[in-house]
Amino acid sequence: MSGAPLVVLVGPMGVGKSTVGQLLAERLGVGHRDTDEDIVTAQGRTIADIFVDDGEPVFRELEKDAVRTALAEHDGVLALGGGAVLDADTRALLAAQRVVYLSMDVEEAVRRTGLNAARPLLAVNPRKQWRELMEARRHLYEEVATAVVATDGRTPEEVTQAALDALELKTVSPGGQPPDPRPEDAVVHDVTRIRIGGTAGSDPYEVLVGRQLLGELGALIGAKAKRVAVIHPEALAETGDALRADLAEQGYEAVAIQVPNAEEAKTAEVAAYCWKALGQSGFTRTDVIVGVGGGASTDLAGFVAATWLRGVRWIAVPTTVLAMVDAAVGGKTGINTAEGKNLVGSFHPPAGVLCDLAALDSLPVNDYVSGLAEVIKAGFIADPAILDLIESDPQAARTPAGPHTAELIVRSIKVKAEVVSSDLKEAGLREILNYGHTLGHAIEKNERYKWRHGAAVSVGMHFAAELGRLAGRLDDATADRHRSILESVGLPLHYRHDQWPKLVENMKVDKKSRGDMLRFIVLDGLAKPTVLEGPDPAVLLAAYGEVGE
Ligand SMILES: NC(=O)c1ccc[n+]([C@@H]2O[C@H](COP(=O)([O-])OP(=O)(O)OC[C@H]3O[C@@H](n4cnc5c(N)ncnc54)[C@H](O)[C@@H]3O)[C@@H](O)[C@H]2O)c1
Ligand SMILES: O=C(O)C(=O)C[C@@H](O)[C@H](O)[C@H](O)COP(=O)(O)O
Repeated sequence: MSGAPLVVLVGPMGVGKSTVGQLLAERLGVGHRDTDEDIVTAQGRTIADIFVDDGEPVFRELEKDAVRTALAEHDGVLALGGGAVLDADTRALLAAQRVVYLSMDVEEAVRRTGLNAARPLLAVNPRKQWRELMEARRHLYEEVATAVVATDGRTPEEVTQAALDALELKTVSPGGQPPDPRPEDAVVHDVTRIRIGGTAGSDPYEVLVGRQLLGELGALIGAKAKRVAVIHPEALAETGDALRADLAEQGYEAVAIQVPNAEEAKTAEVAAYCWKALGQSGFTRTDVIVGVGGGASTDLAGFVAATWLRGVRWIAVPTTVLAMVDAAVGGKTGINTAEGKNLVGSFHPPAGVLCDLAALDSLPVNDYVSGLAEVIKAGFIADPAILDLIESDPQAARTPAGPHTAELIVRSIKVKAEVVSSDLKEAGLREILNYGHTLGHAIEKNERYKWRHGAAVSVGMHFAAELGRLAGRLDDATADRHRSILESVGLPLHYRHDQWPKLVENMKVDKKSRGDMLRFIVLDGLAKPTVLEGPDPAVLLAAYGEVGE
């Protein structure tokens, strides 16, 4: 391709240039290009590595060349790195271009990117550095911009539409012609794509959120696979079989492996049953597992994929809120043992995740609400806008028909994506995703896994909030907000007081424990997760005093 890009996107890191760029390209029927990706491909190193190895000036030179080349070669949508506008020559190159500056306010910027230690400029004291960066760069973005589009509180689709409106660009079909008139009953389905990984030694993959996504499965499975195993729970027998039939029509040798519903699937016996089915179907290293269902099914399917032949590709098709926002995303796979929750497992990221929102229509309300616990967790640890959306209408948040369903799911996935992209194997930062889980998992074990995961995590977050308050970390208002929001959607806050000694025993095998020391994720304030190590047993008991009934 040659000629000037149709649109150039600039703006701070984390503002969503790649996601909006992809969406804009789709809407305009043109290609998408990203100069950061060009640099990484040409150099064979991550941007973080270039910063560390060669320093920022060398990176800026590489970036200037990449921008010049892309402007000359590319005629679609072009996204530039966050600091590209710092270079005067690069700004001059942009003078004749149609440039959209995607803006966000400082608090939003801190919230979205402060977590990601992999971003080279923000590795130390992200909040302070963000403020300084934003102040220093805003006028440079404005200098090159043809249009400024604010992203705060908007979905990527809304930002895309605002950019099209601002530039008065008409969407066209891929052939360059205006789209054919649509039949009146045709429905346009927006798809949000969230990229994960690629910075911590794992292959990058995408989480797609939208409707009618199963058409994407064939492309994800790819041509190298001969066989596909669809692992699904009993509750989704029809879906599992329909998928198998569809894949067989596409030419794959497809088998459906039905497993028990919920936690009963997360056992060594069920994993062994799956291994047997794979063995009997002659499943090889180029073949692919598709895990369909709630988090229990995707945890099991991912674990089977991680262990079969020491690792085969797998694709997650989550069908519960909880699996979409959490379990199917991020590569933690595993099963339970008699001693505790998720004690055997592996980090084995999927090749892709398809979150088809239509699946949620058949989900029983209690399972739907259980998933909201992990959504609320994402709100407390990183994205308070999630809490605002739920609080604006808690009853609506309890159903897939609520006005914010897609946004809540997308925002929660983005929180997880940011974290696992920089710390896949839970060397540090990833522990924040365990907020509420130390006690939550202990309750699940105590209840022999008859409690829903989200319900147990809800009680666990209430406990973590009280612990944070008693440890002098968390302000009263934020601690109280835990109770009100969890209660407002129908999640439990309390558990049996007399079970405390057993819960303490169960918590000792939590994966965050070190030796005999219990460790908890607590909040230093809203969206400020931190680790509390070895709290005084008396403080723990006092916190449980607020939770026990
Ligand atoms: N790997 C991770 O990072 C991670 C993160 C969070 C939770 N988890 C795990 O996820 C599990 C909980 O997942 P969950 O809340 O999705 O529960 P689940 O998988 O137990 O599903 C709940 C129930 O709904 C059924 N179901 C699933 N989709 C349905 C649909 N669309 N319509 C009707 N029924 C449907 C299931 O068969 C099951 O009976 C726990 O085991 C938890 O440990 C893992
Ligand atoms: O992805 C993570 O990391 C999490 O901790 C997410 C949790 O919500 C999830 O329940 C996870 O399965 C817990 O992992 P574990 O390591 O505590 O078993």
